[in-house]
Amino acid sequence: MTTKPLPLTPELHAYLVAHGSAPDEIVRELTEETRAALPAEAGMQVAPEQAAFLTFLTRLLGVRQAVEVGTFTGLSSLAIARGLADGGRLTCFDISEEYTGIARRYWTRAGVQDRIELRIGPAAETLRELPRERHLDFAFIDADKVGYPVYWDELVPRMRSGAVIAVDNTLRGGRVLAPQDADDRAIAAFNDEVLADVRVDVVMLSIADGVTLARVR
Ligand SMILES: C[S@@+](CC[C@H](N)C(=O)[O-])C[C@H]1O[C@@H](n2cnc3c(N)ncnc32)[C@H](O)[C@@H]1O
Repeated sequence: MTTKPLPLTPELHAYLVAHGSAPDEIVRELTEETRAALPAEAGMQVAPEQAAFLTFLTRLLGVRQAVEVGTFTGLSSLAIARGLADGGRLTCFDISEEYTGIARRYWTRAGVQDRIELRIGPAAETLRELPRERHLDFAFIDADKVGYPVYWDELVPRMRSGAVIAVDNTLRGGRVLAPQDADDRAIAAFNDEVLADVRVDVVMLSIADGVTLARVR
């Protein structure tokens, strides 16, 4: 049994990325446009290999009802929408018309716009408008970090048994070990809360900036 962690050097990361399915032209152009139009914010976008993982996971789970909290220019939502089962739907939550204006264009280009509904507003409020029954198969949380506990509390009771919640940035560049700002502290506390939540089984993956997968019991 190997218990020694593998250091992910830049070379090994490049190898890993090169040996997964390559991003298509739409993903490449969305990434390039985001970097050009929003250089200061582009780092918020999920990594291309993470997008591929989201499509893989969504397809594997046969997701029909999905939610995303934190859409930005649309890479993760595009990835989730591409993995949905026939007739599947994704509801996206964000506060920015500007960022999601770019997302809408790429959804249309990829032909997934009919599967996606976008709701603009603070997600702590807009998530409450979702039906209160257990109807969701998949959720992806990637908005403001201090809001994660609220989004978690709104989503868990709405997930079907066996559904999965994926949460982004749960390693915070390694700073969960020694938090340096309010966002780091919020994620460190959130990770502890998730671990103690008896409604879910949890694994943390070291993809990109850390992705937690929680399977709802
Ligand atoms: C890290 S980015 C999301 C990146 C996206 N998942 C992607 O792959 O491109 C965070 C997003 O959360 C949104 N956001 C921030 N605070 C929010 C809030 N209170 N409610 C809803 N969305 C919020 C921001 O507008 C931003 O688009």
